[in-house]
Amino acid sequence: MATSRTSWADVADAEPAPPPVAPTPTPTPAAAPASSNGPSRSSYVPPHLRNRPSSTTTSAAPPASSAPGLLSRPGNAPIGGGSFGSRPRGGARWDREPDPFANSDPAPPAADTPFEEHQNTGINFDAYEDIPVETSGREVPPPVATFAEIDLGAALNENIRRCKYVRPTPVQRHAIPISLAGRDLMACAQTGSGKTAAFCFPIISGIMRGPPAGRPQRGGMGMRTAYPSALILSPTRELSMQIHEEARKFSYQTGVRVVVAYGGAPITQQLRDLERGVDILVATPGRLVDLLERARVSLQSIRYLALDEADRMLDMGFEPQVRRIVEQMDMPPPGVRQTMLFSATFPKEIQRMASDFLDNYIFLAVGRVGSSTELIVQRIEFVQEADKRSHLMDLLHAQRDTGKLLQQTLTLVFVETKRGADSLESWLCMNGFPATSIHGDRNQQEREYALRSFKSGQTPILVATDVAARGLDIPHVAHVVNFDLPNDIDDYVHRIGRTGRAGKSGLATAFFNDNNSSLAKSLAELMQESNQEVPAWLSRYAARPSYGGGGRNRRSGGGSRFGGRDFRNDSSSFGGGSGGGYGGSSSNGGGGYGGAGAPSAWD
Ligand SMILES: Nc1ncnc2c1ncn2[C@@H]1O[C@H](COP(=O)(O)OP(=O)(O)OP(=O)(O)O)[C@@H](O)[C@H]1O
Repeated sequence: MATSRTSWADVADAEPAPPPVAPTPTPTPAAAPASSNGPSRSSYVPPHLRNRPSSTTTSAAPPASSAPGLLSRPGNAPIGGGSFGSRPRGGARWDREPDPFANSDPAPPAADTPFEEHQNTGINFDAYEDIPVETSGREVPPPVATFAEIDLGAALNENIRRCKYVRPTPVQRHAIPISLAGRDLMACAQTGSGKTAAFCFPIISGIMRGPPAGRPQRGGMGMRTAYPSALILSPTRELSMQIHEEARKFSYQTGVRVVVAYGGAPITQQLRDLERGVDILVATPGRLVDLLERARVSLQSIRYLALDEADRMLDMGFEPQVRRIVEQMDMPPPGVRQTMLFSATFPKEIQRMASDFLDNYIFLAVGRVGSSTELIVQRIEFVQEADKRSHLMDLLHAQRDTGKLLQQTLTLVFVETKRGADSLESWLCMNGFPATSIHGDRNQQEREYALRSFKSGQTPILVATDVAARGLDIPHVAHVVNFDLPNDIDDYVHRIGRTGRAGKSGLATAFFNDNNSSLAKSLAELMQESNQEVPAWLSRYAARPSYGGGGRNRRSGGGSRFGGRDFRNDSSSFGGGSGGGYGGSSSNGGGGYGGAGAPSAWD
């Protein structure tokens, strides 16, 4: 794969004299542009005006994609069109844009410098180089090898450099050109492989070059309605917050404004943020429905819809809410808006459902659908229920003895129930291991505090239900312990994916006993696929005919292990009706997500 120009930074250095930019060390808020005649706090300036310099140099800038009309299909511009990438920076920017480099969070020092936090030097990204990639669909745009091959725009390129992203990860190489070409996409790539940027970059770039978003308008009772151009939905509050933080970094000084709305937090601040204008709205479904019902958000200007953790968003827990948002409100239909679905797992049954939201889409699989990365060493230990605590204690003592339970090496312990999380947290603390917990019965403040305390290393052990299983990108998680295994192999894949991210290695230990026997077969298969050593006793469990086919085991009923990734290529998928794509239709029987009442945890 190596070429003479593998690094974005190399190429960037060779680019013809870019306009001067703020030095990489973050400008202080005071140094950020603050032209005295800039927009006032409440006046919304759409991106195309915010970025426009006072001179006429970019008057020809909007390329082919900028067809008139809000609902024109976005992103038909050729890759590397040139005009946009050289758009001069400066001019009327979003003057009051908070600086994502600066510390606005009273969190511990580790969280202070968002761009420094992840040293994404790309050192270990070679680990992803050999992953097989499969695409299907009509006229798939070719992948790129470097960021320089894609015309994302100068300001976004600058932010990519600030993030220290040297070159695109495999999913980014394929997904970004597909999305920039205006195509709908269903993308499946391993945990920690950079999917967030893969959907954020094309959205930000498209908004920068596209028609302006609607200005918030006064509706009934003098209230303003916001008209975002892009909607990113995710299943948990914490994940929405994280996507918002990432998107803010990527869109810094692009003129694109990102707002987040999630449940459990006061709505008033979120309403104020929306009133100031929004291009990209990141939201959890529950809070978004609330905003739509209050007519504080309209989806009629949506040009981009992204579902992160798309399979989770379309399983039984969320599907009705998501369908309501996407199909029953005022969002433009497929074919008019552009839709991107991303996850590390994509059961065929969910793919089939998801296809309702898509038009002429491309299916992209980086690695086997639902596989876990080889960067994670997986260990399965046979531990009876009654022995789990003492076994965990042994593990933690061993880690402590080898210096691996320090501030910078965090351990995430997954349990099945909220009560179980509370009780294990107390027990660990009583036994001298600083721990905290996150689950759906804790209020939002407590959840955020727990996460901050864990991230900072103040409490290097976090006990969690599945509310923390998906998407969270916490640096330095060295060990994931499945104290209680989930019922669903896909949940296992997401949980262990909290370690071994961005090319770094990680360790995942699971406690297995007879209660988990229905998972044996898929667990053994998954481990084999990711070149892990499968204990002989687990293989014996997996071989028992009564184990492995039941429960919520998506793999076992799903046909060939290596084929049929895109359900459209699976002849049986067009017969309709069976619904048996993965051994039982229920993907959310309740237990896997922290028990009954899960919506409070998820929305
Ligand atoms: N091109 C890149 N170069 C270096 N680091 C990158 C690049 N793209 C993303 N990253 C980093 O990789 C980490 C994982 O990215 P991200 O959270 O988007 O993964 P993901 O695929 O969405 O994972 P999950 O499936 O768990 O949600 C992040 O810390 C991100 O900053």
